[in-house]
Amino acid sequence: MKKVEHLDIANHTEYVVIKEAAEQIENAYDPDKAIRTILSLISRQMGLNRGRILLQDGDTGYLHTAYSYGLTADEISRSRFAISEGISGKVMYTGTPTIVSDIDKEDDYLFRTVDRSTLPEGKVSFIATPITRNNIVIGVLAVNRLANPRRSLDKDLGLLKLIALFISEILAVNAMIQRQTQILKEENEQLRSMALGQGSQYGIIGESPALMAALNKVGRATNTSVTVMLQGESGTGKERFSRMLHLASHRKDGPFIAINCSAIPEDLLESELFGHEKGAFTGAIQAKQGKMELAHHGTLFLDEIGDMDLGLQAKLLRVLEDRTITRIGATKPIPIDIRIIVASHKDLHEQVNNGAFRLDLFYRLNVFPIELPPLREREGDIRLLARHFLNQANQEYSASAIFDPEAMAFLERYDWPGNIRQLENIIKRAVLLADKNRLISSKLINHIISEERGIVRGGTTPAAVTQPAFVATHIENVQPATIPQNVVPSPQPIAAPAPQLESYATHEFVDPIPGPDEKRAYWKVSENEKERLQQALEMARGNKTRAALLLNMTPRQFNYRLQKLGM
Ligand SMILES: Nc1ncnc2c1ncn2[C@@H]1O[C@H](COP(=O)(O)OP(=O)(O)OP(=O)(O)O)[C@@H](O)[C@H]1O
Repeated sequence: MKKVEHLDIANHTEYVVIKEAAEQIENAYDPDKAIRTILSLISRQMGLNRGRILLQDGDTGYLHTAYSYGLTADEISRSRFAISEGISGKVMYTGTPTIVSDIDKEDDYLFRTVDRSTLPEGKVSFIATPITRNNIVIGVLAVNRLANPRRSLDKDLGLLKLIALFISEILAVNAMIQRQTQILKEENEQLRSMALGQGSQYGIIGESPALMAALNKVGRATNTSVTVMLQGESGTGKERFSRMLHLASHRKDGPFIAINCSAIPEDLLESELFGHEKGAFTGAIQAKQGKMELAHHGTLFLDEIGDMDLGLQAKLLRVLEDRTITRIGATKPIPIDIRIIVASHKDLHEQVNNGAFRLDLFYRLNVFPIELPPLREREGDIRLLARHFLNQANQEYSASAIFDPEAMAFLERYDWPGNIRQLENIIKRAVLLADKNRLISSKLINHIISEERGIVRGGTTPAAVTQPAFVATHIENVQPATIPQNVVPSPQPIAAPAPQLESYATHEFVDPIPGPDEKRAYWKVSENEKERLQQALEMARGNKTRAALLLNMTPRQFNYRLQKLGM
């Protein structure tokens, strides 16, 4: 059998060296480690010492030692050659491998890198071979070989040529990784700055990674008409994001129409969405365009889609499939061009499993989901948002309130079940209730949160809380004796119910009702409530769902109040 020239693969040591060196290609992401491992292998196993890889410096054009094994820092820094200078320079220039069998007898050997005195006294050889890529010499692999009578220098050169191939491969793969990483970094940076710019341009405050991820997704959806599903807890900014998506898109000059599916009674929602013809039902005295028609060339935002009844879901599915709508009482479909954005704080998967939401509609809507992070997961954003809302409230109420440092720490530690909307409300009220020194203390915030607890999960703030009369009463009761000094209250858990509520009994009474998420929730019902409910019922001609809508309540809340007031 013909033997492979120069290379004795049958030799076990050599085989192991080649195999292990080849395996280093997969460590190309860390070329220092990969190449050092190879150079150490050939040094320890084959006696090819002080291995170095010389590469050309892009700026100076000089060869320098980029990777090495067994060289001191001084030796590395001395190891610089002009192209064609010394043996290494010549190998670089000519691309021809060179063996110097005795360095003491070679004039071109410069002893620049390794001083002669640091090498053994006997015969020392030097082997240098080019490292090439696509037939271009990109560097030089060089080693010193101390006397090794059992192997020929030619055999060592053969091995080094193979090693030079592996090193060329490692350098190429690493260059590719670097290029790709750089591209990704730049793309990321660009998306980040785009997202930051876009966000603030549309009044979206924050720069946490979780918010950036959501903004990036919005950025990707803007120039398409893809149906977007915004998912997130109540108050995370779903409506604000949907407006941003509209304003950043080519539909920005068209209408943006938002409709809250849970706020409109089922029987009204259909005609609100689809419109109706004259005489389509009792009371339809004239034809009316629905919101879908009105949103033509624009965006339709369907909030709380999870509350839409199954019959309407089927109709919505048809709109998404045919891109046409048919008014109630009409037979002719009308083509529409709208982008639909839907949002729900309910888990739609769960709704599908419960049979309350159509699976086929879910698939149609879930084409491009965007998850809006809860405030507690938006690291660093609470501070930015709190300052933003403080400025806003100060302007709105011509105030100049400031946070004491503990208040900010408190805001950052609290877990904000009502998210941004809750933070905004708390700060507004804190501005109104700030003490004489304009300071908003952590105790004041704790007090406001304690009081609001139970209302937050319902997603609405009862009128009583925002009415000036309430605020005035509140100031009297809160300032400042009821708040212990020098105690920083812990934001979790908020003590409930706040004992101070009792002192408002002259104006309101407080009734506990069990809520779905917690043991007890607290609703304040003001004295003239009965009158308000009565009036709303009259206006809605006895339809309780419609009456609830008029008062911005859910039918459940409305019924509960009727019951409590014995109506
Ligand atoms: N990133 C933000 N920067 C500043 N203000 C924000 C931001 N996100 C939301 N807001 C404000 O927070 C409040 C709640 O936002 P929005 O109504 O969009 O929430 P939502 O998720 O639609 O709530 P819900 O599910 O209860 O309808 C609004 O006043 C909105 O302007």
